[in-house]
Amino acid sequence: FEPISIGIAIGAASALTGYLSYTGFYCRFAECCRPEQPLNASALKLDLKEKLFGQHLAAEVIVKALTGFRNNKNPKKALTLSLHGWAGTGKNFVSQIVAENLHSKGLKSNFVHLFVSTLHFPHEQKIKLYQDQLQNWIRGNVSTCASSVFIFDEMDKLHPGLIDAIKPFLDYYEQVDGVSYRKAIFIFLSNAGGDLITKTALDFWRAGKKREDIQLKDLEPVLSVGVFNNKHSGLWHSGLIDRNLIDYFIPFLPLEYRHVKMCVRAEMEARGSPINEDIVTRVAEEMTFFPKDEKIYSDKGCKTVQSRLDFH
Ligand SMILES: Nc1ncnc2c1ncn2[C@@H]1O[C@H](COP(=O)(O)OP(=O)(O)OP(=O)(O)O)[C@@H](O)[C@H]1O
Repeated sequence: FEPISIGIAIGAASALTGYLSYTGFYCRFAECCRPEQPLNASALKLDLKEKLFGQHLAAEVIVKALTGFRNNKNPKKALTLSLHGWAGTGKNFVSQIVAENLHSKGLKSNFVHLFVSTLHFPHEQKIKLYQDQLQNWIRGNVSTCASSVFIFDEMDKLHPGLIDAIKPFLDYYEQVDGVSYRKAIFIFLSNAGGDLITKTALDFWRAGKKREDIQLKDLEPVLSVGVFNNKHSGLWHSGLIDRNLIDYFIPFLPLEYRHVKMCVRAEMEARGSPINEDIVTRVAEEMTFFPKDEKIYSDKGCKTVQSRLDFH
């Protein structure tokens, strides 16, 4: 062996070890983007099972979609999920759980971005400007972290056409202007389609069938057509649907009395208070339920549970 080459080899090896341990050390204190890190599917599954009530379809599709996507080293396009359902059924809640499972700081992560239509895009006459800003923001952030997550809340209040600005980023291109968007995740949240979902859930209930028997195929096709034809869905006549760029339409079922009670218990637990069944019942009974005759579904889902609990 030649001493110089051995020296070089040792030098290179220690530089590499140093670099790796430095990155490991660095990432323990500062947030790192790790697009190659596979998703811990069982952790996500457990989180949804323990925390999310009454949404068997959403839980199942989300776990499948995210594990499939994150375990694929070469996805052909960004993952796009469109979450639909009545108010307070858990769409924001699920996005938060998903964000935490992808980037440990969750919604506070530098790699997770939340857009709220009425806050970030309030003026209809400024659509062009918003489209430019949105494209720049997404381009910049995906260049920094390929596995960035973008959540669009209140899609139903988004001006028609605005979202089509991000179409090139969701398409099957390998790169757009030197940036690959294939590892990014886009999540749309919307109340649009809530009426269609409720109708299906009610049909099942009236036919004496179990809620858990509702399958994705009972809802997904109706949902995509309904949303496409709904002028107030944010996806009205959208190229995203037209070009099949939305991977999953995920229905959130309206919540029943028993689910509201589960939310109250979860909130008590989160506050560290002992579970008091009298209070659980009282809070649940204060909520309003529809349809008028049967009174099955909470019209605000679990949304006002936290504030109502303060009164007891
Ligand atoms: N299915 C659920 N399981 C457990 N908790 C829930 C569920 N739905 C709602 N919650 C609770 O209610 C709160 C409000 O729900 P969330 O904000 O997720 O509703 P949303 O569907 O996004 O409503 P909106 O369409 O009005 O934005 C959540 O933070 C969570 O604590």
